[in-house]
Amino acid sequence: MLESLEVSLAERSYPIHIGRDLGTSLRRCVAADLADGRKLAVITDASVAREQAAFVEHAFGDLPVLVLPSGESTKAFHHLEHCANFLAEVGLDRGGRIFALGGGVIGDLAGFAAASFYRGIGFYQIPTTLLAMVDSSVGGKTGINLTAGKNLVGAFHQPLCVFADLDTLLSLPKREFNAGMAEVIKHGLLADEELFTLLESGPRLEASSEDLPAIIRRNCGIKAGVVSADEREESGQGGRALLNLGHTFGHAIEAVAGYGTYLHGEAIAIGLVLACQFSERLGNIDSATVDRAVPLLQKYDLPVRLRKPLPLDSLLAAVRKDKKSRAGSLRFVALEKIGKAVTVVGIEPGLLEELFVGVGAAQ
Ligand SMILES: NC(=O)c1ccc[n+]([C@@H]2O[C@H](COP(=O)([O-])OP(=O)(O)OC[C@H]3O[C@@H](n4cnc5c(N)ncnc54)[C@H](O)[C@@H]3O)[C@@H](O)[C@H]2O)c1
Ligand SMILES: O=C(O)C(=O)C[C@@H](O)[C@H](O)[C@H](O)COP(=O)(O)O
Ligand SMILES: [Zn+2]
Repeated sequence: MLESLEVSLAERSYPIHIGRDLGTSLRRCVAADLADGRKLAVITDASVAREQAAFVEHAFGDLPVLVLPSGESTKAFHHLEHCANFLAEVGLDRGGRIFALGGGVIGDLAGFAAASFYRGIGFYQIPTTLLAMVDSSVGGKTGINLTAGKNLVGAFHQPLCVFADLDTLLSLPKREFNAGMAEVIKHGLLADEELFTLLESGPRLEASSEDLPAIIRRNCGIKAGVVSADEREESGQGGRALLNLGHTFGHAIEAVAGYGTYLHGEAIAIGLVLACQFSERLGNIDSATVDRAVPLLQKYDLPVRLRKPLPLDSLLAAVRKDKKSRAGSLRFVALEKIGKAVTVVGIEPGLLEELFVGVGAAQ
């Protein structure tokens, strides 16, 4: 084990273990649960089951495994039903526990299955993408998408523990690794100027980079701190909503383009550009700051404008479904400077349209 840190949430506190060869630790965790008489099951996807077959065998032995299709379209009602039927068939009861093994899609879906099966059972997050290690496995947001918008149905349900095994990243496609870097850059922008500067000046990170464990740890620390202070995004100002920097725009792009067209991190990259431009229009940051964010995203081959035009009306309709809205007013996350974000209520008429058209939306 390289390192452990804690998400502090009173009786729901849990550790995040970051290391290599965590299969052995997981095996111990499985053995302890089985010795307690618990029924256990693994939920994963086809690419993870194929690429990490040896890890699955080593960590989970004979446990029942549900293998779902890979990709964003799996975060849907029919797959939630699929998970619930599987859990019932393999005989999990209220003491049962799920191992969510995969990226954010599996973490969010299996986490929601855990939140709802028998009105709530325990689950472990075993993130196997960079994005899941630095973001989705921590904090307890679980859920699925609707055609109308991302993550519109779900629950807050914290995992019992997170096991992030860096070795699993070695089989992750580069495009997926880079998508995870969008959330890393987001964390730098909203909470950690030094991280942002390190990313700018350092070599391009990859799965085997020596610096990667420290970067993952730093990101988990940022997320754990925000979540510990505002678990359910209830703070009127700031709080957990700040982790949504770029997401009001990015989620709209994902839904309108069709889930999976843009990877989540890719849509968020465009969303971050829009959030920076929005912040500039508010007078919070200057154009030189926007001009630092764009090349950092491009360093990881992330898109900074739409690949093909999307209809503006549909993007605006999707933005109106954003869960941060209150009393009919949209709430955005903006930058005050690199390393500090704030929430802003409302938007000047016409500005949203102008910003979307600026990244290639079709009027
Ligand atoms: N709950 C949260 O707080 C939170 C935070 C950020 C993102 N999310 C959600 O996470 C999702 C995106 O997660 P993601 O980017 O991890 O996508 P993902 O789960 O779809 O995984 C990306 C792809 O990589 C494959 N893969 C995963 N691990 C692999 C490995 N080790 N080797 C080879 N292939 C592997 C998967 O099969 C998939 O095809 C989105 O739905 C997003 O909304 C949730
Ligand atoms: O954990 C959070 O809070 C986040 O906002 C992290 C985001 O990166 C993530 O994409 C999350 O799923 C967005 O949640 P939502 O509440 O906007 O659906
Ligand atoms: Zn995100």
